[in-house]
Amino acid sequence: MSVYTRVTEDDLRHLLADYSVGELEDFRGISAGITNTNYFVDTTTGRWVLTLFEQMDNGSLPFFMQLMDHLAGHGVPGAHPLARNDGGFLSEVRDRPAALVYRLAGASVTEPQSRHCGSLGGVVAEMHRAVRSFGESQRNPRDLEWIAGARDRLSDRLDADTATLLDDEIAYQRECIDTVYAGLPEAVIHADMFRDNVLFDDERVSGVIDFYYACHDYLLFDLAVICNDWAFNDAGAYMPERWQAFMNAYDRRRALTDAEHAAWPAMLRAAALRFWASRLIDYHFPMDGDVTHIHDPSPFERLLRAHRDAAPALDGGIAARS
Ligand SMILES: Nc1ncnc2c1ncn2[C@@H]1O[C@H](COP(=O)(O)OP(=O)(O)O)[C@@H](O)[C@H]1O
Ligand SMILES: N[C@@H](CCOP(=O)(O)O)C(=O)O
Repeated sequence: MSVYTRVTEDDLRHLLADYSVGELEDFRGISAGITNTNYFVDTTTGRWVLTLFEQMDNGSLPFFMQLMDHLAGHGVPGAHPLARNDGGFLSEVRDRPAALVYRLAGASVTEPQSRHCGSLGGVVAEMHRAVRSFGESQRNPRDLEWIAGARDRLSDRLDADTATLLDDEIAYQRECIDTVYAGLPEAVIHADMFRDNVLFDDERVSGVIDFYYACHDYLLFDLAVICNDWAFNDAGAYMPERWQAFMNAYDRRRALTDAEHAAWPAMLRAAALRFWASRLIDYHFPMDGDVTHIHDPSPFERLLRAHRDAAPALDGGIAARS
């Protein structure tokens, strides 16, 4: 999207009275994004992003706020929430929970170069280290059980070939949990670090945004999400130099285990499956909104099929199918 909920000047003046950010100067809806309503808000003291949470389990919101605050406190560049005058991070706008976060400089890149990927690798490794001291946790809201439920919801929308692929991959991923994924390092991960969720200023990461799928899962899953989006184009062509640059920077700060290397082809498939399933749901069951932006599911179907034939190795080469 996406602006699902229209916010007025009056709404904002009322909201800003609870923060020490001066007076409202300007605001506008942000068309990018899928899940939440976002507005850029400028005040006399700074620039902010207002997010209205549209479809979230509200019980998770304090977790996201604490995570963003924790990472910012550990020097990981990212969106972090602004505290209200009463010390809390959450407000309410138009009956939705809402948060003001610092607006980061820079812009996302659609065609990342090796230098962008290297900078990102360093930041993701720092993030994976900083979460070791983060005490909160929540399960992945888009885990395999969610995917299996999505597949059931989609039953009468899918052709037989597509349904078979989904069923087969779900079954394979179930088997992996107690086999290839056993013992992989886990912690709180971002879980949605696509190119549009990372801003760059002069080829260096200025900040990571959109922590609203953050959850406890395999660190390797974060890397697989990144590899699928950053190192493959929509036609499915692999750009190994991007991934090598990422891994060179990442591995220097957190060396990957043998088990992670072995699990990599399966994890790339898991990440492709997760976003294929959620995009299919968004495509077949779109939410209402003023400006909506739906992602095409088909690149992830292609990627999943390609990974099932031959997935790239964690260090950037091409390995035979596992
Ligand atoms: N803290 C921020 N600083 C700068 N821009 C931001 C910030 N947060 C969000 N944005 C902008 O808003 C867009 C949508 O935000 P995002 O969090 O991805 O929404 P959604 O949760 O709906 O996907 C981003 O692509 C970016 O352009
Ligand atoms: N990155 C996902 C979309 C996740 O939703 P969003 O609200 O974070 O944009 C994808 O590309 O499918």
